Amino acid sequence: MPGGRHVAAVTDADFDLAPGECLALVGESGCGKSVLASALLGLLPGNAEASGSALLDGVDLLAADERTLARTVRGRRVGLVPQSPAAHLTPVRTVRAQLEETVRALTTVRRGGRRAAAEAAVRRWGPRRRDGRVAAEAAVREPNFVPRPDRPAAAEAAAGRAAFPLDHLDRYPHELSGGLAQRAALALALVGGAPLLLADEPTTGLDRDLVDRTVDELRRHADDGRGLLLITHDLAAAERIADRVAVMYAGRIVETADARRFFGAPGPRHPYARGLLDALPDRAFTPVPGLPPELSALPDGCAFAPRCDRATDTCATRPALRAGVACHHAETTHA
Ligand SMILES: Nc1ncnc2c1ncn2[C@@H]1O[C@H](COP(=O)(O)OP(=O)(O)OP(=O)(O)O)[C@@H](O)[C@H]1O
Ligand code: NI
Repeated sequence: MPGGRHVAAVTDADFDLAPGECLALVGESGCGKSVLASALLGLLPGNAEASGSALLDGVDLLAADERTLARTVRGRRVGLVPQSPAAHLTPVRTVRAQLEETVRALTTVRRGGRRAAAEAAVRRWGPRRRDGRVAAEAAVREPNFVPRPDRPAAAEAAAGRAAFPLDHLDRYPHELSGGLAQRAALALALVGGAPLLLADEPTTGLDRDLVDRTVDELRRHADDGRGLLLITHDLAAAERIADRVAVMYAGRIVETADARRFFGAPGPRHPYARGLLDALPDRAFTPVPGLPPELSALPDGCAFAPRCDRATDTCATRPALRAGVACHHAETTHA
């Protein structure tokens, strides 16, 4: 930043995500969730510094050069539902044009690749693949398989999965509501069938039933054997589909937990995570008092201590993430 100031947007983020699994990343506004997602796609702003590694199928996303990211990672290995979809849609193209272009870009088949892709599709969906509807379905899920004339079908199938109304496909982004833009972005992210999907607030601005429908579709993406990192403020949505939860506070992951234990019994172990759940209207409806620290002036010790009713002198040293929790006074698991 100007004047040599540093913002520690994300620090020591350490987690893994298995195929078929959904990890929900939660935490209050500004804690670093979107920066973490951007880092995985090589989309950090030019002044950002990133270190460490992020391995996906043996490729280190943090070390990959721009060419590798553009040709093999974005959209192909990692799909993104961006946080502000309206800003990511191309304003001068209709949703249909953008979807079809994406299908085209992602389904350029290398020599000899089409046959292998078709065989893979048959293995997965059976020989009925020549049936139009099944082909469209296969096209969406198995990008290398899309036959040319079926690209429009693939675009429509992706729109359908994202609950985007087909009669709005010929609209321009400025003609869409926030919720429709959100669903258009989801359709674009699903179309490549990437093994890892990053969904950054994919349900903002949607009504409850659409939220459920959207996250269920995301869950299906994971159930097909892909990884899903769901960034969300919507803890009910996280509870509905996540296998595990990671709680971020002031740029750090302070707790990772099994979703069922986190939302049910015994509940979260970190005082901040307990506070997040207590703030829910259908729980205690009590907000966590105070505000998170400035990321440009983080304390040496536990960043949550100033807001924590359990804080003691030991909190002046920073707690390491051990056995899934970074707190000197965490709840024990066998409570
Ligand atoms: N280009 C940038 N320059 C300086 N600081 C930035 C930049 N981008 C993000 N930050 C800072 O990094 C921190 C993390 O931002 P990030 O967008 O990841 O938060 P978030 O958890 O996604 O929040 P929200 O839930 O509101 O989307 C914020 O304090 C933000 O101000
Ligand atoms: Ni964000």
